[in-house]
Amino acid sequence: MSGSSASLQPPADAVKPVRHPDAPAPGELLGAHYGACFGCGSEQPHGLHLQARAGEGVSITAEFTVQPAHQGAPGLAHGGVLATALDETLGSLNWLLRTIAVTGRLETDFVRPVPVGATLYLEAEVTAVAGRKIYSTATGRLDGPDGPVAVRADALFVEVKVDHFVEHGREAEIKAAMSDPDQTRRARAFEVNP
Ligand SMILES: CCCCCCCCCC(=O)SCCNC(=O)CCNC(=O)[C@H](O)C(C)(C)COP(=O)(O)OP(=O)(O)OC[C@H]1O[C@@H](n2cnc3c(N)ncnc32)[C@H](O)[C@@H]1OP(=O)(O)O
Repeated sequence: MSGSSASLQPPADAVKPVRHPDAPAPGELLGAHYGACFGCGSEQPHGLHLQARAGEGVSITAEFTVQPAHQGAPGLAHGGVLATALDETLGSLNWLLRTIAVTGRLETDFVRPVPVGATLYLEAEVTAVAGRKIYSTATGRLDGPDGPVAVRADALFVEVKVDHFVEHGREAEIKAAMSDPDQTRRARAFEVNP
């Protein structure tokens, strides 16, 4: 069964997403937006270490290999971890728009069990934008980019200002991220679409 809820259907005045002129070229690895991110950061020993690449238009591909630390049932990935992989891939799309946005809603279909050791091949695209609302969709496949669908998701991201993180985040982590020597990571966290 699938079909997302009404709040994930773009309104009539929604427009097509526009890839930012400075978006990374198709095929380029995005790298982590934050070293301590559970989805993509290299500093999280049990994180997903998800690797995302820019695609054509406003699309992303990503890979995530399920580790023993990601189990729910014996030998199988935890559903929340799979949702994280989808969320992280969808969140990466915003870098192609050069918009800072956070997940407002994420609806996930779990179609097939995903074993430990399996690599999930994810693809995601922005389908529409309406004001601050960014509509997107993602799938995760097994056995290769054209393999059977194991998970899929529809999402609504909401554009926020950098103040969102300053107001709600912890000061120490905010300061560390703001002084990250990696200019691209700093920009991904704190630059808005001009
Ligand atoms: C910097 C790089 C970051 C990359 C991160 C990648 C990691 C993956 C992404 C994440 O996991 S982000 C972390 C998880 N998400 C959050 O912590 C967000 C927590 N929620 C909030 O902070 C606020 O609820 C939110 C910013 C999403 C919205 O609050 P606002 O006060 O800014 O907006 P508002 O409530 O006025 O809603 C704006 C529009 O979005 C709609 N909306 C908001 N939340 C919604 C929702 N949950 N479902 C449906 N629609 C929603 C809302 O109806 C409205 O539509 P209209 O403009 O048509 O009236």
